[in-house]
Amino acid sequence: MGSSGIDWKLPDHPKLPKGKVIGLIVLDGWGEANADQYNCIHVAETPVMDSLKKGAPERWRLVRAHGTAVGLPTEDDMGNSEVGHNALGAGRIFAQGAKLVDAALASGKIFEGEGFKYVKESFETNTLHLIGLMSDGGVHSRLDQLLLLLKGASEQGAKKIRVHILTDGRDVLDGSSVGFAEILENDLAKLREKGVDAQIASGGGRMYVTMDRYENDWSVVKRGWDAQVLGEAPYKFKNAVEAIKTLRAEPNANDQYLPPFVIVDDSGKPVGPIVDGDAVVTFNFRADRMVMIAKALEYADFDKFDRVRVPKIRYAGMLQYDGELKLPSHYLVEPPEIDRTSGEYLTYNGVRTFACSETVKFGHVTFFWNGNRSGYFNDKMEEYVEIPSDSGITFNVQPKMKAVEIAEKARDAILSGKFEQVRVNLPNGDMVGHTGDIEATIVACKAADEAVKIILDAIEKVGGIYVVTADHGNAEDMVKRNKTGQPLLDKSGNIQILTSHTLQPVPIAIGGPGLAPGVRFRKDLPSGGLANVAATVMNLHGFQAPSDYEPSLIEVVDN
Ligand SMILES: O=C(O)[C@@H](CO)OP(=O)(O)O
Ligand SMILES: [Mn+2]
Ligand SMILES: [Mn+2]
Repeated sequence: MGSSGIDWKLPDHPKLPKGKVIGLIVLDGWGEANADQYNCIHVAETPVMDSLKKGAPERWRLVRAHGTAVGLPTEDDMGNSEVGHNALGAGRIFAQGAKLVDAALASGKIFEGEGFKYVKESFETNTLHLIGLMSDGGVHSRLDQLLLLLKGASEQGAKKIRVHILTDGRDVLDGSSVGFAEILENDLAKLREKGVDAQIASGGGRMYVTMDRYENDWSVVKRGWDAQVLGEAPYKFKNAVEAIKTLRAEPNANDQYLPPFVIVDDSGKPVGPIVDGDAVVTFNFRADRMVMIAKALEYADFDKFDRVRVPKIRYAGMLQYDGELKLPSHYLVEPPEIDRTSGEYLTYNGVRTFACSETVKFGHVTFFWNGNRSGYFNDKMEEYVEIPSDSGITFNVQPKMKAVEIAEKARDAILSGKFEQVRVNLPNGDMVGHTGDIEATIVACKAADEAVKIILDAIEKVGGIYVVTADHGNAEDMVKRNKTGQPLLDKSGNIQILTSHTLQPVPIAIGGPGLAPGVRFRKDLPSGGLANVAATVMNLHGFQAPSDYEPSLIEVVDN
C-alpha cells in the first residue's frame, strides 16, 4: 500500500496469463449504424474491420458511447473524445463537466464558490469577459449555461459584460451560429434593459480562432488573443449577427473557420478589449481546447506568441482544465475527480505502456485516458510518442492523415518487446468526418482500416492480443435525419450534412494468437459501455480489476 493509502496491487486473474502484448486501438469517430450511402464506414473498403465483425457475438460486440453511459446529462447527448477516453481509461462513469456545471448552475452554488468570488472582485470597477463556444452542442459548452451565467453574474453585481463568441458548426449544423447569436443578443438586450452594459465584443470560428489543442498551432490562439484582448481583428462590425452573416457569405466560409472579428462602436473603437483589472471567464467545460488559451491568459512566462499587452486580470475557467498543471488556478466548478485510472494501476503492476497518436489526438490516448492529467505516471514504465499533425489545413484535403505513421510506430513498439500495452488513437474517421466531406471521409475510413491491419499483423507476429474499439460515432453517419431515420432536406431540397458526432454505439473486437481460447464476451452485459473496457483490458493483462470498476466484458469458459 502506498503512502496515499491506495492499494495499487491488482489481484491475479484466476485464469488469464500475464505478459501478453496487447495492441489497444481506438478508432476515433467510428460508430455502428445502418448501411446506406451516408455511412462512410459502410461505403469505404474496410476489410479488416469487416472481418473482425464476423467474430460476433463472442469476439465482437457493440458498446454504448454516448449519454449517461459516459457521464453526460441525458441520452440526447452525443459522445465525444473527452468523455469517451475518460471512460475507456478510468473504467468508471464519472459525472462529466456538462453535468457538473448544470448542477452548479441549478443550485446556484457556482456563484458561491472560490472561483466566482475571485472574478467578482472586478465587478464594481471593471468588465467581466466571457469567452467560449456558442452552441448547444454540449461537447465543449452549452449556450443555456452561458445564458444562466450571464444572468447570475449580473445579479451578482456585474455592471459591464463582454462576450467573446466562438462559432461552432462542428458539434451542430453549419450555419446554426446565426440562430445562436440571435438568442444570445436577445438575452444581452434584456440585460441592457436592466441597466447592465452587456454586449458581444468579438468572435471567430472555433477551428480558426482560440480553440486549438495539444499545441498543434499557436497562431489559432493568437488570432483569438488579438481580437479578445487587444481588440484587433481583420474585420470590424457594429453587430455580431451581421458579422456572422456577412463573413459566412464569403466563398467556402463556414462556422468552424469564420475569420476573427471585433465589434466596434460608432466611432470605430472596439467595444471590449481586455484591460487591467478586468475579470475573464472561459466558459467551456471541456478541457483540451481550453488549455492553450488558459496558458496565454494565466502564465507570466509565456513565449508561444507575442501577446503585445498582458493585462493584469482575474481569470477563472469554467472548470480546472488540467489537474496536473493545476491550470487554471481559479475555476467556477470542481472538475470530475477522475482518480485511480487503469493506466496508473497498470504501471504499478509491471505493465509497460506505449501510447501514440498524431498531435490532434495525442492527448486523447494520454491526457484524457489518464483522467485529464498530463505527463507520465512513471517515466520508466511508459513512453508516449506524438506524431506531428499537419496544421493549417482541413483534414478533407489530407484524409489519410498520419494513420500509417501512427501504426508503424505502434508496430515497432509491439515488435520491440519493451511494452505489454501499445495504445493508439487513429483520428481519421473523426477528423475528416467533422469536415462534412463525404468522399474524403470514405478515404479516411479506408486509411484507418489499413492502419489497423499494420498493428494486427504485428500482434500476430508476437503472439499478442488485440482490442479494437472506438470512442464515439461520427463517420458512420454524415447526414441529419428525421425521427424515422430518413435524411432531412433543407429548403432547397439538399441533404443537411452532419459534421458532428452521433448517438451510435461503437464496436469492440478482441482476438489475436495470445487470447486464451475460452475468452468470449459475456452475454449478461447487453448495455455495456466504454467504461467496461478498462476492466476487460486489465483481465487480458492477467489481472482482476478493482472492485469498483465497471465489470469486465469478458468471461473465460473451459473448452
Ligand atoms: O474536435 C473536437 O473538439 C470534438 C468535437 O467538438 O471532437 P472530439 O471529441 O472527437 O475530439
Ligand atoms: Mn473522438
Ligand atoms: Mn470529434
